[in-house]
Formats: sequence, C-alpha cells, structure tokens
Amino acid sequence: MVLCVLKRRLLRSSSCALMGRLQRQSRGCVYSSIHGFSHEEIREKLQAFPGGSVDLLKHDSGIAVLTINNPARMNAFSGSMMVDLKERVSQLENWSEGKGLIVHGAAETFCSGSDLNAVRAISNPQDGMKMCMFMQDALTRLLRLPLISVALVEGRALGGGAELTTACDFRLMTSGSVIQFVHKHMGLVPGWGGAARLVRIVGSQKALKLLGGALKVDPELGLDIGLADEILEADQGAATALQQAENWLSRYTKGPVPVIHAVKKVVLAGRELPLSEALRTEKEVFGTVWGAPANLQALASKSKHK
Ligand SMILES: CCC(=O)SCCNC(=O)CCNC(=O)[C@H](O)C(C)(C)COP(=O)(O)OP(=O)(O)OC[C@H]1O[C@@H](n2cnc3c(N)ncnc32)[C@H](O)[C@@H]1OP(=O)(O)O
Repeated sequence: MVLCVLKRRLLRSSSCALMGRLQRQSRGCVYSSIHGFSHEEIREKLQAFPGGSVDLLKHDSGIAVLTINNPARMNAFSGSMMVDLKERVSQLENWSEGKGLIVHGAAETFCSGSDLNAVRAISNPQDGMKMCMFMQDALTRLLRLPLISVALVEGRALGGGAELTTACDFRLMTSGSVIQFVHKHMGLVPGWGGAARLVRIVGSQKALKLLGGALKVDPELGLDIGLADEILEADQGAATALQQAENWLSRYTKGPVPVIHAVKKVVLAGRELPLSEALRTEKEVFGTVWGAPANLQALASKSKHK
C-alpha cells in the first residue's frame, strides 16, 4: 500500500517535471541569433508602423478570443499589430486555466494580410527576412499553444490573413466568406509559415493549386478540400458568428484543463514529429494523465460510454 502511494507520488512529480519540459519545448522559438534574428531589433522596426491592435479577452469558460482589430484597413497587420500578436501569444502561453482560443477579425471581416503601407516601406530583402522570421515565430507559437484553436473566418482572409487561419487547429467559415492566398498576385509566396502549414492541412496537390492559382476558397470549396471544418450559416436565433464559434468550440474544450492540454499535445506531436518521436511524446504525455485526478475520478464513477 505504502509502496503504491510512493510510486504514484514519484510518477506525479516526474510527470510535473516532464510537463514543464514539454511546455518549454512547445514554446520553442523557431529562430535565434544563429539565424541573424534579433527579436528586439525587429520589434523596434515594426513599432515604427503603428495602427490597429490585436486584442485578447480571456473568458472564465477557458475560451479566449483574439481579435485582429484594424477595421479601417480591413484588419491588415500593421507593424505594431505584429508586435501585439506576439505579446498576446506570450500571454496565452502563460494562461494555465485556458482550454480554447478563437481568432477572428473585427467588424465581420477576418484579415487582409500585411499592411501594404508597411510592406512598401520595408520592401528590401533584409527587412523582409526579419519580418518573415518574426511572424513565423509568432504563428508557430500560436499553433503550438496547449489550447484548441479555431479561426472564425468572416468576410475575407487574404494573403497573410489566409496564412493566419492555418495557424489554428480548425477553421470555421461563415457564408459569403473567402480564404485566398493572393501572394502569387503580389509576386510573392507565403512567408509566415502558411505554405508549410497549408500542405499539412490539405496535402501538397491541393496546396499547389491554391497557391499556384491564388484560388478563392469559398465555404463550400473549403469544406470539400478540408481547409474549412464547418460552415456557419446566419443564425435565425440571432446568435452572432462569434457565439456560434464559441458553441462549436465548447464541444472540444469540455473537461479538465490538464486533459485538454494533453489532447492538444499528443495531436501536435503526431502532426509535427517523426513517428518514433511522436510515440515517445505520446507515452510521456500519457504518463501525465494516467492516475491523475481526472482519470481516478472517471474510474471511481464507473462511467459507461453509451
Ligand atoms: C504576407 C503577404 C501579404 O499579406 S501581402 C497583402 C495581401 N493583401 C492584399 O493585397 C489586400 C489588398 N486589399 C484588397 O484587395 C481590398 O482592399 C479588399 C481587402 C478586397 C477589400 O476591398 P473593398 O471592400 O473594396 O475595400 P477597400 O479596398 O476600399 O478597402 C478599405 C480600406 O482598407 C484598405 N486596405 C485593405 N487591405 C489593405 C492592406 N492589406 N493594407 C493596407 N490597407 C488595406 C484600403 O486601402 C482601403 O483604405 P482607404 O479607405 O482607401 O483609405
């Protein structure tokens, strides 16, 4: 009996250390000084292009709402909004009670990509590379949050806005909305990690068509190719799209925080790691939930899964 208790305690303390390690790993920045990346330097440069904001509201339900807020420019990302985004992601990384996240745009449109005024001002290759690394870092960390995330696409998601949708686990599209990787029309390819993520979501054939043709993806096409997870129709009961998205997401965020975080971690490992590493991570995450309170409670309640 005493041995059993000791064993369980040991398992739990090593599980805590492990969770910490996994958390630090999943926060891993993509770039460092080895890649010529100086967070402070690029931050300062981006702050020179102000306008709009990225706002975060954390609800008691464990679902947070991140709003891309620059409606005068169809929610285009100014430089200061890129900095805002990274700060909000840091806040979410430290939100221990969080379970879910909705990313949406203000005034019923998602995001029209980077602010073309800022883009024109930093159109030299060096600055372009720095902005690219900064946004890849922010969006990779967004996708790796231990929260289940969903992009609510109303209106248009263009260019970098389309890339942002791929940094969420799911995409919901309202009727009439469009996701379009317009980069080719701009003489560009995605640089915020959007191509790499798109290939993982829809496969390389479809990604090539979407990028090569700068195709407009409406909700029906989105659902058909697996880019969209559901179409939100205008609700007769007058629920806003945001409320509908919260209802949709709450199906997946029901339950104790450690279990939701563990679910996200094993899926993330399967998505990002080679199989043998993903299996090892799955084993380690399993060790953190096995014999933990939610597991013991479920065992004690003799629940039936009918
Ligand atoms: C990472 C790579 C990138 O993201 S490159 C950027 C890719 N995005 C674009 O090229 C979007 C360009 N904008 C557009 O195509 C149109 O403005 C869209 C979004 C379709 C909206 O058209 P429409 O409904 O007719 O409105 P509008 O053009 O009058 O726009 C309203 C005001 O918003 C502005 N706006 C829009 N998008 C941006 C942008 N990305 N950067 C800066 N400003 C933008 C428009 O200029 C317009 O401003 P204003 O009212 O003329 O002062």
